[in-house]
Amino acid sequence: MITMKDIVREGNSVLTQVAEEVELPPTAEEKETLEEMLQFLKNSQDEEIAEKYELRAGVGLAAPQIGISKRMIAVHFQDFDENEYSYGLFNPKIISHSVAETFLSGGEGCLSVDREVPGYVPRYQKVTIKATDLEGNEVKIKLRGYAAIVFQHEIDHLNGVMFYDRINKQDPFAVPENAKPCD
Ligand SMILES: O=CN(O)C[C@@H](CC1CCCC1)C(=O)N1NCCC[C@H]1C(=O)Nc1ccccn1
Ligand code: NI
Repeated sequence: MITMKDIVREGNSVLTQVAEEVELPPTAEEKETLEEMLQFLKNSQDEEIAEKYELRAGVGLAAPQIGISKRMIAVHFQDFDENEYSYGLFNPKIISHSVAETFLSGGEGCLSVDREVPGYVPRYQKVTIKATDLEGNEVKIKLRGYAAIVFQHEIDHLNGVMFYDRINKQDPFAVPENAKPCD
């Protein structure tokens, strides 16, 4: 079972490397790891389990965050319109995106970053993702708003990009001209 001690913290170079594509079909071990990542998110959002194992609630997790430099992500959350997203994905790729940007008005955090980093994190408002899911199916997922933000945060981890890399250095709360908050 994945717990917080398995989560790699900033300063570890695995978080700034570009992760390797997973050769398909995935090995049993890769499938097992991705299932464990998804289970961690579910556990972290279960009050009793989270308290018992001192888990920080998370809505997404990328394999580099558990020290595995492979292109695997898991997401488990409901967006503001109560759409549910629960995926384990291999080799996720943004195949198209809006010009318009969005951001979370409260900024972002990261389970691998044990500090607050204030500022808006501009991201595409809409993205279409192509990936292979845990059952081995190729999926194409259209996302907007909060869901788009979560998936982009995770895919950034696969490219060694941390959320604070995207915060405007001169003015962390500058709003890009074609951006509006998603919440
Ligand atoms: O790469 C993946 N990560 O670093 C885990 C992050 C991913 C999200 C950050 C912004 C978009 C995706 C994460 O989930 N968090 N960031 C730090 C602490 C809070 C936590 C969070 O937002 N929790 C949450 C939110 C709503 C409902 C339940 N829990
Ligand atoms: Ni993160």
